[in-house]
Amino acid sequence: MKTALTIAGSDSGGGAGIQADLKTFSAHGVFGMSVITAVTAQNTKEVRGVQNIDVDIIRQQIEAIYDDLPVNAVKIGMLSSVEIIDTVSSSLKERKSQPIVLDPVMISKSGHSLLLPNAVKALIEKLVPLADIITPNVPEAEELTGIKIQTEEDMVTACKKICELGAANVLLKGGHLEGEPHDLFFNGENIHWFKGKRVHTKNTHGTGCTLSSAIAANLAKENDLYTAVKKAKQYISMAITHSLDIGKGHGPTHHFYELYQKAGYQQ
Ligand SMILES: Nc1ncnc2c1ncn2[C@@H]1O[C@H](COP(=O)(O)OP(=O)(O)OP(=O)(O)O)[C@@H](O)[C@H]1O
Ligand SMILES: Cc1ncc(CO)c(N)n1
Repeated sequence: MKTALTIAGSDSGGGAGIQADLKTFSAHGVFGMSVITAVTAQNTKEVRGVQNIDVDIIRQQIEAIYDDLPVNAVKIGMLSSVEIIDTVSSSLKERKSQPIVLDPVMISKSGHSLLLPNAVKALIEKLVPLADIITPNVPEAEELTGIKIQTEEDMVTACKKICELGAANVLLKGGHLEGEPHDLFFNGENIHWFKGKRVHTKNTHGTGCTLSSAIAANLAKENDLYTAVKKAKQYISMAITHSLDIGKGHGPTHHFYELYQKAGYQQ
């Protein structure tokens, strides 16, 4: 069985973060492992509190996994401070052989900051060069590049700038723009639009986490990057189509394996 590791924050509400990642791995038939970087007190409406995990125990979690278990792909999510970014970057650098998907989590759907403002520079310098692909949403790409993104042309300009920052590949998610949710993939040379159809729902908590962990799961299963992204886009479209109307805020995406099999999702 293939394996994937998520290095991310815990969402007590179960819709985003580590919880969404592990559910996504399972739905893909991939064995999931986790390094928890922060615990959030969170539900579908709000983030009430954040406790960062001590960097020593973050390093120990990474070492405990790599000293014993195979890791076929890594997904990185919420890393909120410069110290945590440094720790994850240096630990992974010693071990890197498998593909890394970097979701540069900055703000929750409910509007809570999940990355300290002074940590953006560390993220660019220490994590972007390690990653095989980075998956910002529109506000995150604006923060990384300083470019205001309002149109698909702006998305192309921002993607090119993110590659200039050292990213090998970029998937810029268009979900935050008006109209259909088209995502832009740029490999440093060519652009490709992964087109979506907007599902009119408020239940989109954890969509970014789900998409990036679906890419990691598909990479773990030895798909090439383009195919992994294509399948992940198919997966997130389905996970949003069947998202759950639970909680009073943004409900979570849906991850049940049987549902995807019925819908014909090709793993
Ligand atoms: N309403 C929608 N219908 C269909 N696809 C959507 C919708 N909203 C977002 N998407 C798609 O879902 C994926 C995740 O994009 P999104 O921009 O929502 O991520 P995000 O903002 O990082 O999510 P979060 O921070 O809540 O985890 C992208 O492929 C995007 O195009
Ligand atoms: C722990 C965590 N990671 C990521 C997100 C992004 O939505 C979130 N809301 N919570």
